[in-house]
Amino acid sequence: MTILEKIIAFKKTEIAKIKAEVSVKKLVESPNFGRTVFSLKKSLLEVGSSGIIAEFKRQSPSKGIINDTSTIADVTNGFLNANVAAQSILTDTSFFGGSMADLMEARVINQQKPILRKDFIVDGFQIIEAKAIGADVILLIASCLTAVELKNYGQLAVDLGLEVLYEIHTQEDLDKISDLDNKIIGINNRNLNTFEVDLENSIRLADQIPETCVKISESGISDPKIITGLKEFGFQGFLIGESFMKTENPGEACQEFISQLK
Ligand SMILES: O=P(O)(O)OC[C@@H](O)[C@@H](O)c1c[nH]c2ccccc12
Repeated sequence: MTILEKIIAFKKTEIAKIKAEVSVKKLVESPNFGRTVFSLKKSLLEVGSSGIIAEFKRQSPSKGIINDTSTIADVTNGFLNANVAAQSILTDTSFFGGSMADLMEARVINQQKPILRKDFIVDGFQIIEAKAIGADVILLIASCLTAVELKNYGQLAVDLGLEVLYEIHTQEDLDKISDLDNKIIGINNRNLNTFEVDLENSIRLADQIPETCVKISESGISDPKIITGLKEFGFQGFLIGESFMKTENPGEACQEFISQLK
């Protein structure tokens, strides 16, 4: 079993348990269900947008502990002060040390920029949950889902007023997404099975994505110069976690990074 298969299998069991305890009705009654969501697309395309989606990431299967001292409140305030285009928050507990409570806490502070729920979505229930905890955007990882699931979960998110970031790593992943036009596509530079990072991956696949899409490059970005290069290939969004989180003050590191962007 690859690590990704392990994560997916674990998720499915976990969700079955949660579904037995929490009703959809209860989720729909949450105050966040009525809020107006912030558009990631809009935030990335705004004139003067930094394009940076900064991620709160305590740990990962590939790196182990990245940061176990910074608080969600400090980091959220820091990222907002740095003028990020959006925040990404890992809500997976077992592999990434995050939680839904982290996202809810960030939402209370962040009343201005979109929040991406970063998790492995394998069930529609998690999309309703995302709305209930105050997320604006969900992640659908193409390699974890079938073409039909991608379509159905994408539709469910849109019906709930959420945006979708479709994550791909290969051409095969991209081919699974129907009606590509106007979608938000993230190219992950990290292979989720081997954890190998290759920034060229974004560049290789960029051409295959229609102009009408918003293109995001994800993972392994550690230098503002990389952003300049990726912009040449039409990228408008850049997802960065570790590079900020591994420092003592992720908000400050993010601010320093953004101040160096041209
Ligand atoms: O920490 P990095 O290398 O800057 O990467 C951030 C983000 O792209 C990465 O955490 C990520 C991309 N896709 C994912 C899917 C699940 C969990 C995590 C991820």
